[in-house]
Amino acid sequence: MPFSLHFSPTPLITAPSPLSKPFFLVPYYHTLHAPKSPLCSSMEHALTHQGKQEAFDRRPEDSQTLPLGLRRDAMPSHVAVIMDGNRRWARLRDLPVRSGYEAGVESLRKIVEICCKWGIKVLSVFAFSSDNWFRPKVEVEFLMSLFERGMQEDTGIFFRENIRISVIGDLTKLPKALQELMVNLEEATKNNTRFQLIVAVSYSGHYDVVQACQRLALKAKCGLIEPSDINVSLMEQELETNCTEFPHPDLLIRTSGEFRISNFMLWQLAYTELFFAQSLWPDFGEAEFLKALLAFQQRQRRYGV
Ligand SMILES: CC(C)=CCC/C(C)=C/CC/C(C)=C/COP(=O)(O)OP(=O)(O)O
Repeated sequence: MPFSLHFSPTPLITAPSPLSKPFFLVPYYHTLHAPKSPLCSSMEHALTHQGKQEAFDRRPEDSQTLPLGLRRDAMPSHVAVIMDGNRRWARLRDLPVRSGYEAGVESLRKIVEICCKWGIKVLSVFAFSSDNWFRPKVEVEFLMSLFERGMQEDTGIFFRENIRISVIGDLTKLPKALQELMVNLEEATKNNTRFQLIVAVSYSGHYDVVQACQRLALKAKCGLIEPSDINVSLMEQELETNCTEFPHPDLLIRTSGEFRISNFMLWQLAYTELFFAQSLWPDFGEAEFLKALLAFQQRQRRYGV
């Protein structure tokens, strides 16, 4: 299929629409969920940014090409990644911690590019957990600035490559400018269909389940539902992964040789296949991603049946 460019200036001039979440039900649901402002000028600037485009340049037939052995009909729709080992990568090289995170962003860019190329529909990445707020202040501030920089630099690519960006987590804790950037980016890319990148920031599985329960409790209090109506489907409508057509990751990859889920998407991972890679995240590239996908395609998923 020819590589198509879907960038359109429309989102820049269209009046923003309110989010679908019924914010009137959740008083503390913050200004993020109020109607959005038009895209900020820095984003307009970023839309013309060409710097990282080369990474995405490819032959038109690439979307048809899969590495040997990888089956298109068994490709996971949704891959989730715990991008672990950035600081260790830096320390091993006597580099400052921030270089590890910067290298982690480059690795993420590579994996997004591969997902687009190989036809994976959704990639969720654990970029900052609720517990990461307890890291040294300077490190937290650096990560916040990295998210801002990364998203600004890649905005043009998201449009050109028809990529939808969604952000999940308690965004109310983020710096205001970053909140605005993320919300605007989500809104502006919400109709992009080729691929969805879900960035979990200030997120934990516990947070997600608790906020979903709070929303259901409020609905019950307002008389919109009965407590006995609450079931798996209603819960899933309130989880933050309601932003995607594929809320349950088919495959979870954790890098750096740790065998933990670390409070990521606890509900959504119920039937997910797990793959633990030895590589530190900045070293995780195409070869290891392929290994994870090939392993996934060997698995027999029975869902308890
Ligand atoms: C724009 C955007 C979405 C950027 C993502 C940047 C990125 C790679 C974030 C990961 C942050 C993080 C807390 C990783 C955990 O590994 P660690 O660094 O704590 O590793 P360690 O286990 O070696 O200490």
